[in-house]
Amino acid sequence: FPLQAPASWQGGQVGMDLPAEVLLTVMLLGDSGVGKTCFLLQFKDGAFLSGTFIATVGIDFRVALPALTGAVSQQIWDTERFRSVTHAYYRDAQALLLLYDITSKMSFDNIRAWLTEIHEYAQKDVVIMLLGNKADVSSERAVRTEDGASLAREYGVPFMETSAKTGMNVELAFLAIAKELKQRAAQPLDEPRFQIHDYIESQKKKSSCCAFS
Ligand SMILES: Nc1nc2c(ncn2[C@@H]2O[C@H](COP(=O)(O)OP(=O)(O)OP(=O)(O)O)[C@@H](O)[C@H]2O)c(=O)[nH]1
Repeated sequence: FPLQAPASWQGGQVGMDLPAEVLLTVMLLGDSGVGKTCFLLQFKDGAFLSGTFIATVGIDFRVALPALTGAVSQQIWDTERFRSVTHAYYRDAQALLLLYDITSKMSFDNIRAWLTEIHEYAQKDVVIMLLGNKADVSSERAVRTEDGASLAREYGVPFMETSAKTGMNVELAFLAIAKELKQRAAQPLDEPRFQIHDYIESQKKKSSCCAFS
C-alpha cells in the first residue's frame, strides 16, 4: 500500500499556488464511533479539501489549505480499524488527536490503552491532544469534564471537550497543534516555547458555533 501520498498532493498543492512551508502529519485516533470522521468533516468544511480514500488500508487522507494555518499544510490520517497497519504510520505522525466520546465510558476507559500504544509506536516528541467529543449531548454524558481533564493532566497532554456536530473547538484543536509544531520547527529548544496548554485555555471558550447538516 502507498506509504506516501502522491507527490502532487503534498505540500498543499491541491489546485493551489500558496507555498507550503511545513508538511504536518496528524492522525486521529480513538474507538469506533467517537466521531473521528465527523470531526474531520467538520473541519474540512472550513479548511480542507477532500483527499482520496486509500481503500486498501482504510485510511482517509486529506490535505489542508495552507491559508488556515499560515502556510502550514497538514496531512490528516483518520484511522481506526487497521491497527496493525497503522502502527507504521505512528512513526510519521507529528501530532495525534486522541478522541473519546463523552457519552461512552468505554471509549474513555480505552484512552489509557491508546496512550500505551502511542507511547510504544509514536515519535517521542509527538504532540498529543486529548479530546472529549460529542460535548453537545450533555443529557447523555457518561464522562465528567473533570475526569477528562484529570486523565490529561496525568499524561501531561492538553485537553478539551469538542463537538464535531456544532463545531465547538474543532478548528481550535487543529490550530493549536499547527501552532505548536510550527513553533517547534522554527525555534531552538532553549528559547521560550509556544505554550499549547495556555493557548487552548485562552481560546477554547470562544469557539462554539455553526450548523451541522
Ligand atoms: N451529537 C454528536 N454526534 C456525533 C458527534 N460526532 C460524531 N457524532 C455521531 O457519532 C456517530 C459516529 O461518528 P463517526 O464520525 O462515524 O465516528 P468514527 O470515530 O469515525 O467511527 P469509526 O469510523 O467507526 O471509527 C455518527 O452517528 C455521528 O453522527 C458529535 O460531536 N456530536
